[in-house]
Amino acid sequence: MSDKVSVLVAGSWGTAIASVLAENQLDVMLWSRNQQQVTEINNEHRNHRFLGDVELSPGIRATTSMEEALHEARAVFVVAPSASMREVASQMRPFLRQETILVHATKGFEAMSLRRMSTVLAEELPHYDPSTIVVLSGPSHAEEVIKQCPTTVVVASENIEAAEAAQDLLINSYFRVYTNPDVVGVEVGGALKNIIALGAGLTDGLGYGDNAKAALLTRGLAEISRLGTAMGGNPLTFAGLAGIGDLVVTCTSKHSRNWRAGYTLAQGEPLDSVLQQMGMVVEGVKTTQAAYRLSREHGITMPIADELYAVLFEGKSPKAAAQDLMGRGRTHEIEEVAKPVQTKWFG
Ligand SMILES: NC(=O)C1=CN([C@@H]2O[C@H](COP(=O)(O)OP(=O)(O)OC[C@H]3O[C@@H](n4cnc5c(N)ncnc54)[C@H](OP(=O)(O)O)[C@@H]3O)[C@@H](O)[C@H]2O)C=CC1
Ligand SMILES: O=C(CO)COP(=O)(O)O
Repeated sequence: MSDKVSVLVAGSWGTAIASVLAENQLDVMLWSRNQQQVTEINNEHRNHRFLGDVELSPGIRATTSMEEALHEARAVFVVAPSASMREVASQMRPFLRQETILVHATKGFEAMSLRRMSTVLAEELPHYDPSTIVVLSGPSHAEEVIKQCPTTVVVASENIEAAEAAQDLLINSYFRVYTNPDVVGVEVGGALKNIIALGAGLTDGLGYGDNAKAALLTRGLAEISRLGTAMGGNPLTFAGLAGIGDLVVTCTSKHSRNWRAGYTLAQGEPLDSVLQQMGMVVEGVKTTQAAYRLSREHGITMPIADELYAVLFEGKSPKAAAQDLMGRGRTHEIEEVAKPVQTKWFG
């Protein structure tokens, strides 16, 4: 079998995944729509805009040709922002074969349709068996993975062999990969933690301290678990790498784009200008809109996500949002978290 693997889009996370694969002696092709970036990666072995001066493996070759990227690839890793997933998937359609392992590492929903990313891929790639799609998630900032800092992630697929095939390609001494059959839970956990990370940035920006941050993470996880379980995820997934693991790293790391966006918003900067300054995708903003609609569709209470929606899109002040969260009617901790829901995980 060919040792060629492809990574689609050369943003920060795509480039870091390409580096893990190159470290594993695979023949890596990185696809970008940007010719200048392709030239920089091939000639200087750098992706300066996204990863600064970090030197990339010369084993990574870049191309703007989707046909070249997918030709005889053993696996393809799609790492587009959620807003571009459908467009990138449609470009893959003529060239993707069923024998190729298909993995995505995107954390978000499609804004209008509220589809999860594996559903968008399945819709755009109707000739490909959707049960073999793999999702990669977990606490993994590109800036640390590229420096080979110890990192753990999870790969989820309904088809355990597909998940194990992705695990084999990625695992090494600094990148430990677990498998999980719960595609829904892993996708929903990875997407929703970005909302709470925006909230954590706001909390830190307002100087509210560690108690408030711990409260936000804990009650945020309750909201993620409630919606994720209602959408069909396994409640235990939210106690794992794609749940609490990713929530902790995104809410506490200086690398997090979502945390930084929240922190800057707390300084009074308007949302448009915050996003412009960031220069990288901040998935949590669109995911807040998605969660607002999904929570109503599924009849789930998500007070933190609702307050964040009001701050981002209705001009509410972060301080007023925090006051309203603290002033909510009294409630019971555990009942709210563990509302019994019938799922395939527990019957
Ligand atoms: N960064 C991280 O540490 C992690 C990110 N993720 C997730 O990975 C996904 C990607 O994020 P990240 O790598 O950070 O994003 P970045 O902002 O670093 O990069 C986005 C990349 O997507 C490209 N792109 C955008 N739209 C299109 C399109 N229509 N066609 C082709 N290329 C396109 C951009 O190209 P161009 O420059 O030409 O616009 C750019 O290369 C997100 O869902 C994020 O949540 C997950 C784990 C870690
Ligand atoms: O998902 C991530 C880390 O696991 C990256 O989060 P940010 O997009 O907030 O940087």
